Amino acid sequence: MSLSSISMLMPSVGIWEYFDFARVLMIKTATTIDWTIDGIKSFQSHNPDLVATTTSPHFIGVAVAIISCLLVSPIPEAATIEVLFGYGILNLVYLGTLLLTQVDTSVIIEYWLLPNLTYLATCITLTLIRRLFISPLRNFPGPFSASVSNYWMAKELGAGTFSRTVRDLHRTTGATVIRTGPNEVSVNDAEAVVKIYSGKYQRGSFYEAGKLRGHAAIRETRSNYHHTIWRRIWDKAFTPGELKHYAAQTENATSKLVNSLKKKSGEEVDCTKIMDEFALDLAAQLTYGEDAGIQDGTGNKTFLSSLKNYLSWLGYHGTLRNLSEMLSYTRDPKILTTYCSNSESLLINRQRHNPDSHDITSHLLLTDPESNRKFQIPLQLAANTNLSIQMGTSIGSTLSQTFKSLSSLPKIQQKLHKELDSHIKNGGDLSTESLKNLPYLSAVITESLRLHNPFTTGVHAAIGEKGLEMPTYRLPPHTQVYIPILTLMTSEKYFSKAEEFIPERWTENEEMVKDKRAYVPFGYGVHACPGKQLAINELKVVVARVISSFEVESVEGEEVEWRDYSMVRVGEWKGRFKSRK
Ligand code: HEM
Repeated sequence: MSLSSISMLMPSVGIWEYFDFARVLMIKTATTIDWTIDGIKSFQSHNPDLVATTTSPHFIGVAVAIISCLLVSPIPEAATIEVLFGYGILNLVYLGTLLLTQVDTSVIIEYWLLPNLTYLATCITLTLIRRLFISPLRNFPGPFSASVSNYWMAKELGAGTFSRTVRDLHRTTGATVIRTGPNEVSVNDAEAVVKIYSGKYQRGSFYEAGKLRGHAAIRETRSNYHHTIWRRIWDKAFTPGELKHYAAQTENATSKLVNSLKKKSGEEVDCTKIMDEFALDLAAQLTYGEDAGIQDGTGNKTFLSSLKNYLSWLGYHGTLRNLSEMLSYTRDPKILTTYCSNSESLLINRQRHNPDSHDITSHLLLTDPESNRKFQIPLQLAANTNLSIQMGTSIGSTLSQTFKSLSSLPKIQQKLHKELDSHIKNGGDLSTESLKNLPYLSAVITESLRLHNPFTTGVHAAIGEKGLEMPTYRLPPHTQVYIPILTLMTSEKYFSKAEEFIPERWTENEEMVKDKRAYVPFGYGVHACPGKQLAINELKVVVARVISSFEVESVEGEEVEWRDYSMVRVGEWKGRFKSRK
């Protein structure tokens, strides 16, 4: 029975009389479908070769691939899992239909396997064509492999060479914008800092991999709603009153460090190890009210290495978003669980034995009065306390590199000695409060944070719906973007003799800072570091107390090797802390 004859069965009396228009429309539609089917049949009989081609496995594969690429490519950050799920379901339905027709295995291979292979090959080809020839980012310079795949960036981050490679690319090409991924650019432009990170900007997809056991900490969350609430909770941990409390703990820890260095006065020591271990113990003390026992050997020896390994792993997987999205459905890798268990055992200890400890965690346990919300789930709290450990430990690399710089710059050491000696002579002491207004010490720390910043890669953001219009370039909507901190803060465009450690640029030689907007050691905007003042206080106390007690000498070489694995990791450097007479 043809479709038009079915439509004729529609009642032509009663209520349908009042809907004559609908009836006529249905008849017309049915007739059109009828004609179309007849047309296809007639076309098939007149063009058997063409029909054979269009129903061939390869044609089906290519056609479905083109349709799916057209559907998926306009979606910014299409979720891999959803795409794979859709692909899997369609495939299963198709395979099920083939199996139901009880055809031979050879037919199944021909009509299921071949279209799939053609489909995948076509998708890959179309994606490459889009990334290379159609993407609006195609005109920005950058490594060829970076424009076709994120693997380039992951490889650089995994090797810890990313920020230096990006800096070299900006320098050799002279370009402000470099393409470092199929949809990712690095922008070395002080003017763009305000534009990219203003208001409640969208965080980059890079942070998705930073979720610990499925839970984002404040830095990793891409939800502005959560961030606003969590940031209010975090900010309460860094009020002036709280900073005074942490100052006392920092001073105690530094006195212990100075005493232990005195015992080794003049001996060759591994400075990086000393500073890293000190920083981790202090971070644990401030976060959990108890140090991690790394310096005195009572704590877990693997803690520091597990943190470093985790951060390298994170850099690699953060870039391969699709991979990390899929990994989140599997068991947590050992590298992650080892780090988490080390940090979380301190959290558990704190909750069991010292729940009233006055530390950063005590604030993270509180409810935000405005929203009446708090870190609900233990794993959410743990993700945030783990972040506090990571961020706190970051001062280790800055300290280590600063002492390395000072060891080869005796004049700067002498100037510091002079300022500190006269400060003490005039009744000052080496407490956080008393060190606040020493201009040369402040300049040394400011310069250290420029040249030896622990976060060299840059903060990842996603450009909004309207794109970003700058005088000399335009970034299209949804581009993943970051300001490369190392490149920016060591750019001759913004700082004279940018690679040199010159604290005077922050005192009498102000002209050596050409554009202050390029100085962003603590980030910019709503996600900027809430621990900034704490970090500066820590750095000042440690540098002042160590330099006031010792002359720092390097045993060998000018340069100390460092790598950036989400956070800078400094290679071993041997030095001497010689007690001053
Ligand atoms: C030299 C030391 C430090 C430097 C250079 C530094 C730098 C930064 C930077 C650049 C960011 C922004 C990251 C981003 O947007 O992705 C940040 C965020 C953050 N920092 Fe620090 N930081 C330091 C020390 C600390 C310390 C000691 C703490 C306290 C435990 C801390 C807590 C945080 C937190 C919680 C965030 C996330 C803020 C948010 O997403 O709203 N930082 N830090």
